Amino acid sequence: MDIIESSKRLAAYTAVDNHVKPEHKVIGIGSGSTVPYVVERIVQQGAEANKGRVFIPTGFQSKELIVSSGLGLGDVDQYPTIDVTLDGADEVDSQLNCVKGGGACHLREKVLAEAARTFILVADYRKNVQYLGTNFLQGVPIEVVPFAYAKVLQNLHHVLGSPKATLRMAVKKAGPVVSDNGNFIIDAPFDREKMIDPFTIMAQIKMLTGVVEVGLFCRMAKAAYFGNEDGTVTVRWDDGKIDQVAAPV
Ligand SMILES: O=C[C@H](O)[C@H](O)[C@H](O)COP(=O)(O)O
Repeated sequence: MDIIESSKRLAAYTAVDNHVKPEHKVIGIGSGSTVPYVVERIVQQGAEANKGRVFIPTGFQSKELIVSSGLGLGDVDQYPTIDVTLDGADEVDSQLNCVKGGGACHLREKVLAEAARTFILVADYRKNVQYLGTNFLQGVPIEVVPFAYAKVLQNLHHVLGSPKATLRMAVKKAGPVVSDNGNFIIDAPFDREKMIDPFTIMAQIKMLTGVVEVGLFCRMAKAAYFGNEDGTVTVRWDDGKIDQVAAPV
């Protein structure tokens, strides 16, 4: 396993060990390449621990993951209160604001983050930054209703200061990426000045009619777990505390 994969696994295993407890019965499962390690660790808790638990997915990928792991599946309309949601991130800043939506799942992800009593991020060391937009340069993912995409792009280019905002195009399919909700995705890069204050730019984007959700999650997480190259895990908490912990056994 390469160093990035093992860092993702370290972060995921440590976060599950600390936040998925026997009393937690409704658990949100995010999307991306780090989350499979979350599910792997939850499965390792054993059949008895997982009996009676319900897992809520943030999209097609996590739904398949839950089902193929033999875990109980539910949805957020049945369970609007979730004990704990664990999810990946494209980048997390020093205030625990993060960019999400690299996989176009951020609408459902934000609903599950908001529904959760505790929202936990898991990522490898590359995502641990002081300011958003440091390593993840493709921009802020924005889900838009299809008929409004050109208008929203125009707003982003000329009003909100993202001249390079583009419609995300599919690979191995002609045309745009279509989200699990049937919408399009715009990626809008902003300069450092704007990304220093992600809440303001998030609110401005959200106000554009046609925008369904913005992939900026501002101060929603209780903690972010980053697996490091040296086998340790850095945990950043919402109160500013930072722990450096050894890898789980
Ligand atoms: O839409 C996708 C999600 O926000 C993912 O959680 C995010 O892109 C991070 O994914 P990964 O764990 O693959 O870096």
